[in-house]
Amino acid sequence: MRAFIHYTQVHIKFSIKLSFTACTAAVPSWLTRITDRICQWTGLFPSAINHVLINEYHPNQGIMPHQDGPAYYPVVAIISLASPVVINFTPHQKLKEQQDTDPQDLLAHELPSPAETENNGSGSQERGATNESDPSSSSLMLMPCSLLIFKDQAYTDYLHGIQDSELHNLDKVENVSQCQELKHLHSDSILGGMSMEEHDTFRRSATRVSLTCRLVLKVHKKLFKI
Ligand SMILES: O=C(O)CCC(=O)C(=O)O
Ligand SMILES: [Fe+2]
Repeated sequence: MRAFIHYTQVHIKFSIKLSFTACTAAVPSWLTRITDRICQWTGLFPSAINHVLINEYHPNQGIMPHQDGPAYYPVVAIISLASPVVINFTPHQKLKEQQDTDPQDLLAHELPSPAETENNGSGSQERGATNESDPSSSSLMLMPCSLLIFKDQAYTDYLHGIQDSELHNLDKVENVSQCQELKHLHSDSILGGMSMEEHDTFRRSATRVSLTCRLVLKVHKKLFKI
C-alpha cells in the first residue's frame, strides 16, 4: 500500500476515516510557503491551498484511475519528487459513451454524481475500469521537481491514474521530448536501447514522492478537534 501523509488546514468530512489512522496535521509552514507561491504564481486558486496529500510510491506502486471529486476546487497542483512517473488521463466513461453516440454534444449531459463512486480514503473517487488504449486518453511524464497543474475538463471529464507497474509505456506521453533528463538515466531505464525516442518503455527504479495540493471547498469546522 502507498504510504501517505495528510496535511489539512481544515477538518473535512471525508478525512475523518484517515484522521485517526494516518498522519493528519495542519499544513506546516515550510509547506504553506510552497503552496502560497503556487497560488500566487498561477492565480488559479480563489483562496489559499488548504489541503496537501503526500504520497510515496515504490516503483511498482501507482494510484488507480479516479477523479478528485466535488469536495475540492477543480484545480489540482501536483509536485513530483524523486523518480519520474507516467500519469495517465483517460476519459470518464460517461464522456466516452457520449463521444461514441453524439460527438457534437459532449458537455450537454451530466457526469455521474459522486454518490455513484467510492471514496478511496483521500477524498478521491475511485473508478475501476478505464481503457488506456482509448484514442482520447493521453499521458504525461512527471519529472522530479516538476509541477503538474490540471483543471477544467481534465478535472471533470477525465480520470487520472498511475499504473501499478515498474514499466511505464511512453507511447502516449505528450511531453516525452521535453524530458531531457530521461536520456541521462541509466540505460536500463529505457528498455531496448539508448535513445528514448526509439523506445517506448520506461522502467521506474526509485521511490517517488508527490505532494498533491488542493483547496477544500466545504469546511466542517466543528466535526472534531486535532
Ligand atoms: O501522486 C500523484 O501524482 C497523484 C495523486 C492523486 O491523484 C491524488 O492524490 O488524488
Ligand atoms: Fe487524484
